[in-house]
Amino acid sequence: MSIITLEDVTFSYPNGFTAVENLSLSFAAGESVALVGQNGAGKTSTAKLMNGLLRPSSGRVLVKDVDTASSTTAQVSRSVGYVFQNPDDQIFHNDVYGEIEFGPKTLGMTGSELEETVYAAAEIAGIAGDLDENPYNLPFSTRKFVAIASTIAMNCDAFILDEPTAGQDLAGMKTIARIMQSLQARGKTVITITHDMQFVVDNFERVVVMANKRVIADASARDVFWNDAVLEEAMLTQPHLSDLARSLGLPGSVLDLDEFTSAYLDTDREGTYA
Ligand SMILES: Nc1ncnc2c1ncn2[C@@H]1O[C@H](COP(=O)(O)OP(=O)(O)OP(=O)(O)O)[C@@H](O)[C@H]1O
Repeated sequence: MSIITLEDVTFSYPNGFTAVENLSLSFAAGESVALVGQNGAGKTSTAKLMNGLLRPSSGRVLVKDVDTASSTTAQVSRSVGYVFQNPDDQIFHNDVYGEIEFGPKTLGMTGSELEETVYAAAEIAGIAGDLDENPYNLPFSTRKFVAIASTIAMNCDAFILDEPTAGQDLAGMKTIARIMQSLQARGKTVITITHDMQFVVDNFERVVVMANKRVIADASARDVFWNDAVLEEAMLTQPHLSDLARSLGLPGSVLDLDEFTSAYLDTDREGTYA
């Protein structure tokens, strides 16, 4: 079942600037998808179209088969949660608990159900120990997890994470990967915008590439990162191991360490590097 469908969507901002053109995409329940592309390609605009913050200038965006043009932003965002690129655009409470509680509370949740929802969301986002903190006393990277937790608490069908990897260290990256897996295991659709290509290779089967307002590829990580025309048009670089494998002339289309090692050893056995 498709949770979000974009049908030939074009969107122009009020100043007349067209940010996305003729987008057609579909995201199924339980899918985890990376959305990548150069700065200004139109990724954030696409995300905002998918959760009703923006409406298409032409074409249609369907969320669970309902046209967002005939729904309020509040209705759409109950199904599609969007975690802003900058958590400071999202956070407005002076304690983490209150921030996470706000969304489900506005949906009418109360009492122990509300409390359990807050704790569960904080647990998934790895910030259960920070519930009494003022978000602005926490580092930027942790504030991102506060924003993620407050969106998780809405129990949407789909979540869009806008550059969650920016500003994260290795531990933070692992937490994001774990959050995405946890959401997917609950049958949620997760769409993640990121500039970290190794993170993409390590975590996603499906990769949507945008360049110059359009989708130029919607394929597996291997097909994207070994397609020179796509990489060039989207100004993307190969992940480091793929790049190294290419420089060494290793066979196949290497993506990860296991593949690199086996390609290297195979080549070595043939005597190329002996
Ligand atoms: N409110 C706005 N009014 C006019 N133009 C805008 C507005 N917001 C974004 N844009 C323009 O739309 C284009 C697409 O922006 P968008 O943020 O969707 O790209 P992006 O792929 O998410 O980029 P980044 O990776 O830098 O976040 C950019 O050229 C941007 O300057």
